[in-house]
Amino acid sequence: MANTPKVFIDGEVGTTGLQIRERLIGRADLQLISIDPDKRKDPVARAEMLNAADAVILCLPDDAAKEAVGLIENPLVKVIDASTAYRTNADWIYGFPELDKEQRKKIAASKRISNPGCYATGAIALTRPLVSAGLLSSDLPVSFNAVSGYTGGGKAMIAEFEDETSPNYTKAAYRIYGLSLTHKHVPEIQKHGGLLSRPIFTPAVGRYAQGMLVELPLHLGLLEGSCSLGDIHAALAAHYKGEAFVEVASLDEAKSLATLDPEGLNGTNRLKLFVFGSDTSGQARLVALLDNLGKGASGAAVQNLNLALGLDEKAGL
Ligand SMILES: NC(=O)C1=CN([C@@H]2O[C@H](COP(=O)(O)OP(=O)(O)OC[C@H]3O[C@@H](n4cnc5c(N)ncnc54)[C@H](OP(=O)(O)O)[C@@H]3O)[C@@H](O)[C@H]2O)C=CC1
Ligand SMILES: CC(=O)N[C@@H](CCC(=O)OP(=O)(O)O)C(=O)O
Repeated sequence: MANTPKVFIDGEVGTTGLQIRERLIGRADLQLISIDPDKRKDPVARAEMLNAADAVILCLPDDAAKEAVGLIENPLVKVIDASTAYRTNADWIYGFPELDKEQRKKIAASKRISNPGCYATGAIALTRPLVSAGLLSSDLPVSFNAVSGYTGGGKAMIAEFEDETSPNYTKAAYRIYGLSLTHKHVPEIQKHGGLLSRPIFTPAVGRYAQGMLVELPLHLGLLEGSCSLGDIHAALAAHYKGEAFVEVASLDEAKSLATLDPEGLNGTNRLKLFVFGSDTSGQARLVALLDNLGKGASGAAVQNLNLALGLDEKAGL
């Protein structure tokens, strides 16, 4: 234990931080170091922890994440940031190991890793392989629709849905948002999805805690060549072949389903992709299913931590 790497979670008692802690606690290949709870927002105490660790995971709002990065003076510290702050910053490596053949190696070699947004994980997972395979032209305008459980909005949104004394308490069963089409995940979806044209993103949140669906509807006639559902499926299946956490449902499985439950992968670091639709109608409905707090946040952060520290990528997951 004495020589195992030290890991500090800044924001350990937040929604994402707590779930990361659960995945790390009890592991023999690393040691968690924690801040005195009374000093968890004290920059001096945080700086001490941030510089004493081999790796830190930032589970903070964007401003506090930037502040934390500024407090790090030890050049050896590896940072995994769960916030939006650095996801399109060229000096940071995007923490989606399954992005392409090189990404896993880049994460393992990097000291600055930005953990993807939950919706972005699903959207990029569907898009990038199709752009790389030449089926989806990078300048084709596309739209993503999505629904998330309310834990996606952290402690504040959990209170909105669960705490009747909260000033923003809501009884809404389902609500759409991001109405100005400026959701914070759009830039990372565009950049890492390989898209030249800014995508439209239409998110929604439902009255359930956790789990999400991200959809990419496509007109087959707008894709390159005479593209079929089988071609789309083959490109996705080839891209993710051998991946432990990303699975592409067979066309037969997709055909057998009449509905899809956003809570289907809760508690896991898995991401499952589906190709629905019909060649006859010339329309496809691609869907990514994931846990917003699993592969969409805490699971992905642990996967990136494992890679960055040279540990078993699947440990704790
Ligand atoms: N929830 C999700 O599904 C996902 C979240 N993320 C990202 O992860 C990050 C954390 O989100 P989430 O866990 O949901 O948010 P929460 O609001 O649940 O947790 C954030 C935590 O950070 C603490 N905090 C705020 N400011 C400071 C500070 N200056 N110093 C130390 N601690 C501070 C908060 O303290 P206090 O308890 O006092 O409020 C809180 O405990 C965000 O950037 C979010 O965008 C990424 C992907 C998915
Ligand atoms: C339901 C809900 O509100 N979800 C959050 C996104 C959660 C996520 O991925 O987080 P970050 O990009 O903040 O890291 C939102 O739309 O702002």
